[in-house]
Formats: sequence, C-alpha cells, structure tokens
Amino acid sequence: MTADGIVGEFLTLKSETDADLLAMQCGDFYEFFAEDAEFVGDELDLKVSEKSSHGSTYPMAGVPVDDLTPYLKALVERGYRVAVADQYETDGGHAREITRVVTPGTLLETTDPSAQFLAGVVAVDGRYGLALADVTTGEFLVTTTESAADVLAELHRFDPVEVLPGPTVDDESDLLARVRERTDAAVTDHDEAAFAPGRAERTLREQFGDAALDSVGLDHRASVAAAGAVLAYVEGTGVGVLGAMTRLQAYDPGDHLDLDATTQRNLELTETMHGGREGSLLATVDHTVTSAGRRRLREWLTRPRRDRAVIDRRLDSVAALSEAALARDRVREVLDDAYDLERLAAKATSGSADAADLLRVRDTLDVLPALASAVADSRLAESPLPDVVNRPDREAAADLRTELDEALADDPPKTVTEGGLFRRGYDPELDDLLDRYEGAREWLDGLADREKERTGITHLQVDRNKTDGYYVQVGKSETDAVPDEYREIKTLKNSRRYTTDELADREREILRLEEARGDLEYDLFRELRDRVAARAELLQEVGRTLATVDALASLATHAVGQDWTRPDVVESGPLVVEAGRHPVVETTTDFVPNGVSLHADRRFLLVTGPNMSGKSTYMRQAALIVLLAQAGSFVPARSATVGVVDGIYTRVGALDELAGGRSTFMVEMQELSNILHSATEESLVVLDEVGRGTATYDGISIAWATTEYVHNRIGCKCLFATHYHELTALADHLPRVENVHVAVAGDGDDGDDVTFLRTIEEGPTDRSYGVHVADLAGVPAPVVDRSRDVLDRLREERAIEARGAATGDDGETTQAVFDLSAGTMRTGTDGGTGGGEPEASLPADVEAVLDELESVNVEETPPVELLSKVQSWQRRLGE
Ligand SMILES: Nc1ncnc2c1ncn2[C@@H]1O[C@H](COP(=O)(O)OP(=O)(O)OP(=O)(O)O)[C@@H](O)[C@H]1O
Repeated sequence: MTADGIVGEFLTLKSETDADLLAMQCGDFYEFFAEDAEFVGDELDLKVSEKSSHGSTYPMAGVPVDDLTPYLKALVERGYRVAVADQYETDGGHAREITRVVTPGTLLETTDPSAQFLAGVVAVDGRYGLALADVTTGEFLVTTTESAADVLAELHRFDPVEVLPGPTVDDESDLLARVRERTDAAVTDHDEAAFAPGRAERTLREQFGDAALDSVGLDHRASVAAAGAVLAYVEGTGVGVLGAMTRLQAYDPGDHLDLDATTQRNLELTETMHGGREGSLLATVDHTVTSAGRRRLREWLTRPRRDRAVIDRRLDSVAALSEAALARDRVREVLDDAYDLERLAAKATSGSADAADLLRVRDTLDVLPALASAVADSRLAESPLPDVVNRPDREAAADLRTELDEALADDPPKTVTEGGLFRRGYDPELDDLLDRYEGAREWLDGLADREKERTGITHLQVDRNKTDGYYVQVGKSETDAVPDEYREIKTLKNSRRYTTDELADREREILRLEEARGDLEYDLFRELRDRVAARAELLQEVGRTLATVDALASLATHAVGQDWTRPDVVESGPLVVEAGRHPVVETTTDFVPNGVSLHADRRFLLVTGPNMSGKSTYMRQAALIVLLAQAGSFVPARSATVGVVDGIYTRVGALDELAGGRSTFMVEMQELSNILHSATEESLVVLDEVGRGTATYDGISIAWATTEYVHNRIGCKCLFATHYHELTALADHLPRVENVHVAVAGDGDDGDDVTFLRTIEEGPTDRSYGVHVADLAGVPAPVVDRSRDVLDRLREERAIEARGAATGDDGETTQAVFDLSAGTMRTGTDGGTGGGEPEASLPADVEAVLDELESVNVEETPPVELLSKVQSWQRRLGE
C-alpha cells in the first residue's frame, strides 16, 4: 500500500532512517503515524486516533511541540532510538527533514545524574579498542585492551547506556551476548565504514586537530578506530554536542586495579547481586551533595588506582577533611550551591542552554572562590586541597562569571525569543529599543487618565488582548460622549471597544519594538551562549574540581561517621588488618570485627567454618578494605596496612548464574579459569567454595589442585573458603598456606544450640553444622532428625545406607550402602559387591581400607585424589 499526503511523507522519512521510531513535526505537534503510533500509544499511554489520508486511515498519536522532550526521554531510556523530523518554512509553504536521531548514548536531555557513556568497541589486529564518550559531560576516554574479557570488565566499570560494536566484534558473538546479558546497554549497529582505522583517524583529526591527537598518543589502530567511530556516530545523530568533546584522553587500564566483571558484581560495588542500588558499597559510602560528585565517587570505587602517589594524595585530603570538622561542613555547604557544570557546558555547546542555565553557570562559578576560601582553613591549607581548587584558571572563571552577571536579568523567562533576558546597560542598541518601548508604554499607561479628563467619561479603560490588540473600552451608559475620532471595533454587553489612529500607530510601534527586542535579545543571547560554549573546557575543569572536592568530602564524612581509619598503603606485599569490618554489613548489623594477616610467609588462608557463620562476609571484607584503600578512602578497621595489589579476583557462590544456557558448574569453572589465567603475584584472589558445584570427589580434587597452583605458581594473596575439611590438611604441606576458621559455640548435635561467634581464629574447623542450619531454615523435623541420624552414622562408620520404600516386615529396607571412604556403592542388605565382604578376622574398618587399597587403579586415579585417599586411609587406620 502506498500512502500519499502527510502519512506518505512520514513513511518516506521513516524509510530514510534506521531509527526505531520517527516523531514528525506537524505544526504545533510532533506526530507518530502508522505502526509507530500504535507502538508509542502502548509504551507511553498516548491516545491513538485515526487519521484519514487519501482514502485510507492510519493510526496517529501526537504530543505538543513543547512536550516532546519527556516523551523522547521515556522512549530512549527504554532503549529505543527516535528520529525527529522538524518542519521549516519554505517559499511556497513548508517542508520537513530529519534533524536528529536521539539514542540512549546521545540523549542530552537526560535527567539521570549518572554518567551516560556511549561505548564503541572494535577488534583490530588481535587487540580491542574501546572508546567511551559521555555526551552529557564531554568526557571522552579511549583505551586498548588485550582480550574480550578485559573489554567486558571495562564496560562493567563504565556501565554504558549504549554500545556500538564494530564489524569485527559482531563476530565475537560471545562478547556481545555477554554485553547484552550483563549490562542494560542498548546495542546499536553502526555504519561499518566508520570503524575503518583510516576514516576514523580523519574524523578524530578534524575534531581535535593534529597536534592534540598526536599528543594523546593513541597507541594502537584499534583505539583510533573505536574513538573515530564513536565521534562519527555522535555527529551523525545531530545532537550538536561535538563542541563539548573538548579532549580525548587515552588511558591505560593498567593504571587501575584489575576488577573483572564478575568481581565487580560479587563485591556489590554499585549494585547488589539482586540488582538494586541500595545496599551497594557506593550507596553506603555516598554522602556527596552534587551529582557530579557522585559520578566522581562512583568512578573512584569502580576504578581504584595502583599508583601509590595518587592514592596517598587522596588519602591526605580525606585525612585533612576528616580532622577539620568545621571546615568540612563549610566545604559541603558551599558545594551544595553548585549545579552540574560539565552538563551545563554540554548544553551550552549543543545550543540547548536557556538563560536560567547560564545563570546556573554564573552561580556555580561563584562557588569556586567560596571553596577556595573554605580550603584556606589552617587545617586544610597543608593538604593537597588548595592545589585541587586552584587547578582551574580562577581568573578566567571570575571573568566569565562577571560577564554573565552583567548580562543576564535576575529572573529571565524560560523562552529565549521573547526578550526580558538582559539587564539594562548590557547592549546600547537594546537599551535604545527599551527606551523607546518604555516611552510608548508610558504613553499608553497614561492614556486612560488623559482621555477621561479630555472627554469627561468616567468608565474608560485602556487594555489589550490577542484578537482586538490595544483598545479603549467605554461603559455603555457613556458611549454617547465618545469623541468623533473613536472608531468602534466591538460591542460587548455592557461596554464598547474603540480604537483611534494614534492608538493604532502606537500599537504598531509597540509590536515592532517588541519584535525587534525579541530578535535582538535572541541574537545577543546566542552570542553570549556561544561565548560560554567557547569556554566549555574551563567549565568542565571547574566542574571536575568541584566534583573531586565533593567526593573527597564525602569519603571524609563517611570515615568520621563510621569511625574508619586511614590505611597505610605500601608498595606491595602485606595485607594486615586489625579489627576490620565489612563496610556495608557493619551499617546494618552489630558487627564483630576481625583481623586479617597476610604477608610473605603467609599468603593463603583456608577459611573453614559452619554455613552462615560469616566466611563470605570475612573474605569480602578483606577485598573491600583493599579496594577502598586503593580508591583513596579510609577503611573500616582499627588499623590497616595495605600492600597495593594489581587486581582483585573473586569467585563466589552462584546466585543467578544460569543465564546463557551455561550450567552453574560450567560458569564456576570458567570464572576459575579466568582467575587462574589473570592473577599475578601482586593480586588478591578470593575463592568461595570453589568446586562445590560438582560431585564431592571431583570438587575436592579441583579445590585441592587449585590451592596448589595458586600457592606454588601464582603466589598471590588468597582467601579460600571451603566446606571440604579434607583441604585443611594442605596447610601441613604447603608452607604459605594457613588455616583459619570462624568460631562457634555449641556443636549443634541433638538439637544443641549453636552460637555463631563471628570471630576468626587460627586453625581448621572440622564440622560444618549444615544440619543445624537446615533446622534453622525450617526444614521439616523428620528430615532434620533423620539427617542427624545419618550424620551420626557417617561419623561413626564413614558409610551410610540409603533407605528405600517399605517392602519387609520392619517397614524399611536397606537398598544400597554408600561407602563414603571408598566412594562406591554396595548394593543389597548384605553389604554386597563393591567393597567386598569383610572378613571376620579383621575389624570392618581396616578391612574396608584394605579393600579400597586393593581396588584403586593407580594409573587412572588423579594424583590429588590418590593423595586424599591415602590421607583418608591413614586417618581411618589411626582411628
Ligand atoms: N563479623 C560479623 N559480625 C556480624 N555479623 C556477621 C559477621 N560476619 C557475617 N555476619 C552475618 O552472618 C550471616 C552469614 O554470613 P556469610 O554469608 O558470610 O556466611 P558463610 O559462612 O559464608 O555462609 P555459607 O557457608 O552458607 O555460604 C550474614 O547475614 C552476615 O551479615
């Protein structure tokens, strides 16, 4: 079906764009037609009506021109890309064209204060280029990484809203699948040609100039390709923010702590495992007063540093702010008045800033000198804070502030085309227009009184409305007295309206002056806005400064509130924490502090203890203390010496890992594999019950071999929680492995009370108290009782029979015996095959050991399993 008329035009424009939806301006409305109308009708609850066009009818839904933004936002934030076609005047009428495409990564109007990264990823010559642009602030970062896993880790840190995969990445379906699975980002196919390194480089040179680009030192064609493609995409969407992309920053992921995607999730840095923000580390420590400060704090927590000098500088500032309570309050009070300058700069460059926005720029520039005087406090003066505050060009900032102050009226209107924006004295031509306008207004204001006196009419007033323009209104009883030159224009119930030649002249003059004033002010406003836009870099610099101080003050506020301590950050090696706490759990629980001690002779702690006793919490707490220290924060502990690590890797219990069709155990092993490949001697590794997801003996073997590998080959700091008590024997064989356990009072047997003491003590534990936890969890009493029974028998015999359906007189029958020690089944009530019939002459236990020894196939049994068997035999014979 072809369509003519307005719907035809809509469909033609729609076919020209690859956007998901098109909003087309029709006079005072933006309209969606056909399928798009039905779609937005559903998504946004818009009323859908029928539009007849050349004999056919089409669904139609519209929003008033001035209300488009919130609707666009709603659609884009749900991941749709919306093209906007604007209407413009032509000689013979009007025409329409697509002026911009709004996408998640280029939505300038967002009200979400967090960073809105648009990411480009491309693989060139075996390496990955990654570019991250936030058009709302002008931040633009580029890097090169070695592997798809590194790309995923970086994407996780930045949490982009839109990802543009380059042509070669499209093939890496696993990477894209994981991006889709693990992030909320919209994935957009972008013109392949834009990723070609040659073209991408030209795009970059045009934007930043040769010198700037060369000085950034993009070290690989992959990063050039990614950055160029992102820039071309931003340009193509027509949102006009290229001007805000003032500097390209290449970064080396090696400057930051390596945190793979899984670890970022496991440590619940910005959201919890369940997806909420509440309860995350960020939400817990965030006391910032500005949205830019919050973005900065998030950046620090997701990208902690490795460079001690950087870390110490932050710590110096946090320490100073912690000690100087009054100055800290003053700093936060001053910052409270700041608006988001980085965002305002982007609004100015894109031409969407209004007069109120420029006033916000003025007011925020005012914050800088106030902040400078706040950090001049004697206790802060010695810290790095004055340097931070003096980094932007304070004089240029003050000049811009004065310029804005002298230009803009205090309470300007929202529209920028109708005048009223500027102060008197700003522009002589405008002043002249205003003088004349005011003269005309004065004449009008006095007209009623003058006419009353001249004509003797008492009920006479001068007014104005849209249809009649200016008029003189006279009450009906006195209309006989109106002078001859009054021309009647309207009769109302109790009065008549007149005009005169002079009034009509004055009216024309006023309208002309109003229009001239509107035009002139609009021009002046655009010039002023352009001058602000030209100083985008200055504004971004000031914005970043305010954000940094806000983040530092936030860290200090939390440190004081929770009694955190300054960590002693040392080059590498030890992690010694006295009375440490979990930074999040301590805010909601009566937390029992615990220490950690890892150093050259003690690198690996095997953590045992009952379920629910606090093993995971303890290990996460250690990881978070290291992470916080390297973010430049104080830490929850009485004292802490933190050797800088190059990465934190965790493998913790599976929650929702069944995604992507991979089994829980497969995911566990992939994560383990990634850790064993990535961790170095300088890393911190946290393993929570690795091997749990498979058969016991496989699990023990894997855990055993992993411990050996980490200890012997990687040599990193490691905390490993396990329920396999067999592993604790490793501490006797591997010199740097030590056992610790979570202490418990009571043994849980026969319904005994078990009290979790939450304290970590040296040495292994040999009980898991799982049955007790089952009882606590409300598992039915017969099951709990039977479990206790089974457990007792296991402890005594290390073998247990399985019970089946009733067949015999006793109501129960023993079908098979699982001999834990042998790992084999003996079928039948007679003790059956497998383990063999015990001889009467030897105790049954000894007999069982001998049988096993005989049946072991030395060639085919993995060494680890053999070792564990031998230990088990030794132990059993010892008993
Ligand atoms: N030091 C502590 N002080 C107070 N409460 C704690 C402490 N450590 C842990 N907890 C609380 O104990 C509960 C269990 O902790 P956690 O999940 O760490 O146990 P777990 O030993 O790892 O359990 P499982 O072996 O079943 O995985 C949590 O609710 C946690 O908040």
